[in-house]
Amino acid sequence: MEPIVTIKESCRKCYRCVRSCPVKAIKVEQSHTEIIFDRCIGCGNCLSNCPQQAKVVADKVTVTEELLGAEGVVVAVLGSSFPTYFHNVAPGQLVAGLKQLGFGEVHEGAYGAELVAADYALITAAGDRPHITSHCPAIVDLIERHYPKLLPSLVPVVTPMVAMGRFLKDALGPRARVVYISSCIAAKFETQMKETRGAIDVVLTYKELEGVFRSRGITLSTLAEEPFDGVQPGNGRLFPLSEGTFRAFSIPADPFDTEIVAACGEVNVMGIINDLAAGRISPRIADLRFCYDGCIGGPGRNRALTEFYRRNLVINHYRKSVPYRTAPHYEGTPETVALQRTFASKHARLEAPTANDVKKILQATNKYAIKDELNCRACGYRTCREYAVAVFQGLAEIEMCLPYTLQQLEEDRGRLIQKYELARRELDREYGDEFIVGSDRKTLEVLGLIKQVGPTPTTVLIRGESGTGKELTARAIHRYSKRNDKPLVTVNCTTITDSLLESELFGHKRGAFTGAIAEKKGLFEAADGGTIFLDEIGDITPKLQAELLRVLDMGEVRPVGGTAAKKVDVRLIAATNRNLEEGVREGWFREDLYYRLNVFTITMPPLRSRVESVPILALHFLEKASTKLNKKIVAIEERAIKALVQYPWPGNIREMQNVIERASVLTHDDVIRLENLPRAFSERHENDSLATLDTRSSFRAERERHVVKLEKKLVQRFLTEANGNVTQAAKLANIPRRTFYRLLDKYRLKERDAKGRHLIDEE
Ligand SMILES: Nc1ncnc2c1ncn2[C@@H]1O[C@H](COP(=O)(O)OP(=O)(O)OP(=O)(O)O)[C@@H](O)[C@H]1O
Repeated sequence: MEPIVTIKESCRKCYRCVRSCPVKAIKVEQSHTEIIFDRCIGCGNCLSNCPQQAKVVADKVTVTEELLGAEGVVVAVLGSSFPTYFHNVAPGQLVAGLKQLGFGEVHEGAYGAELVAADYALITAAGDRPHITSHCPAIVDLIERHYPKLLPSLVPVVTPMVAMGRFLKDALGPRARVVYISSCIAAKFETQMKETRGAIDVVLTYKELEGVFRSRGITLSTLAEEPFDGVQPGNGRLFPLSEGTFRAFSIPADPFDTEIVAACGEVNVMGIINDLAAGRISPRIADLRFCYDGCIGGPGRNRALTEFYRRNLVINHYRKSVPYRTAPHYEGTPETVALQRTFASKHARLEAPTANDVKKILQATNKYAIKDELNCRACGYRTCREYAVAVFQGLAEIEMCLPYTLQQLEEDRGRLIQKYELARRELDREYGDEFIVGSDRKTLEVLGLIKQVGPTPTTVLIRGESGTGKELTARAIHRYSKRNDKPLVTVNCTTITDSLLESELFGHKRGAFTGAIAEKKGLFEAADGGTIFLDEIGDITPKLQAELLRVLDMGEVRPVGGTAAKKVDVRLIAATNRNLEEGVREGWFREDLYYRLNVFTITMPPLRSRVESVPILALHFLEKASTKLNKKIVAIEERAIKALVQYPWPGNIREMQNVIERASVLTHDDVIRLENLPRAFSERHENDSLATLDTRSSFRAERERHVVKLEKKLVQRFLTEANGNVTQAAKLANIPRRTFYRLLDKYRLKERDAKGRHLIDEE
């Protein structure tokens, strides 16, 4: 099993792992990101940087527990940075804890640095240069997988960890098991390498060990100290510090010596590796560690402590002498340990794209010119070109480009709104009968103008408040025109962005702007021979106003990004509810376009100024709603009609259409009643009833008038509900049948009348 696993369900594709990976070893899949282990150097960046903790170390605790439960000795080796993690307890208490877990011996890994020291000193003193240290497994992986050219420069000696493993197995026999505990993730990868396999059986992180103590209920601080086993290290304890190599390996190093280069941390290391690969530098020794701060900064470090503090903890431990119990077989110089190591190229080369491949991918994400390459790094790659290469190599996907995806979303949104608008209008038309209803003088005047201007080619400007019927009028003009066998194209100028509107109207050439992948015809061309209706024309930008003026003057359109103009024969009808004269005065509407549009103006009167038509319009919409809802509604109660007439209709006819449809949904019988209208209507009606009180008449007389009116209505209501059956109606009213007959007589109501509509309409 690979040392790092991805929990697919937790990955949210934030691309942080992609951004943090120094060698592009992360592949973006449909639902998650995946590590490409052939390219991975085990630096652990993806682990430390994943906000969802979707990348985690593979479980090695279970196998450790199994080893501890089996026969034979299991040795724990504490990496040389252990004082920086378990800093709250004495080293001897940590040893005691490990022994309680079942480890037979506990050693300090720092001794491994001393084991390899002599070979390092010897080899790096030799003439061949440069010598690149191989004590950091991430550096070894980096060179083997990505810079094979530098393989001959790697010092052919194993890491201190592997040296320690081999030393222990030499001393205790091959059946002994060695568990190495450190903050290093690359070490986990190292144990699986062919060249080093067998030396160490399991690598645990300090955190994993901490978890084992917790699960076993072991509190280190309460334990009595126990001595370490093996050999007490000296300078090896300084190995985990940056530049600690020189002290640990006894290599003299002067900070001003240009023959020696030492670097820790991804950025510094990558810079030096690139310099070495390019042959720009050739020092005698390049001492490199991939983690910042050296081995005390490994991915599994104690993040609560600063580097300075961690460094001091290591130095304090180096200065102190801790209890040791050294068995005789560890005494003397271990000469037999095999410390040589070979390296092999594991270079996993990915197919390189051609310049044309890169260009195509860049264009697919709207990058046509250098200026379009933002290099914003949102995708995780340093440059748009690097990202394009990754797309080609199957590591990245197109949607990872954030500016492109946002633009796509915005455009899709605009298109959807436009489509929705068109569909809504289609629906209106489906359930509407295109006829302009109204018997008032103003509506009749509008009808007259439509009939006059319809058959001419004249541009028409329709003005009026929202919902007064501007679009309906435009459609009527087209119907009366000689072009009525050709299309009427409707465009709402406010639903899409200005740039998109320009290309929608006039079309565009391929590559005219970012996103113009193919040539597209505009709506003016689509309306050729017919009519174009530009709704909300008062909202278009001055640039578009100028272009529109050109179309009106020259009768030709010029696609965005194109130079050649195309002749079109389109009649323009425009509509607005904005004050264009004010626009001209204030400068937001071109005067020349204003005059060009204002040739023939039809002003739609607001509904409140044509109240005579309210009842007929209400009945018209009632019929439409009945058909749409498949309900048989035959009338509107008089009280409701009165309320409709008195209402000021700020949303004009569209509002009325909605009010009637809503009431049709609410009513339970075949009549729309005042109660079915929105509250504002019934409140207005009540106020008006009070207003009709005759204050000059006596209280008694006025009360009698209203009581009589109400009584009659109630009798009518019960009779209707009982379908004209008096016995039933009396039961509903909870009064004797005889009394009900008396009331029928009083109000001159007849049994049979109860079934007729006029009974309800009667006041
Ligand atoms: N006189 C009328 N007779 C019948 N239906 C009408 C009349 N006037 C408007 N309508 C209906 O009212 C609704 C709104 O009309 P329309 O869309 O034409 O108004 P508009 O002024 O263009 O609105 P907006 O300014 O909000 O775009 C439509 O369903 C239309 O069919």
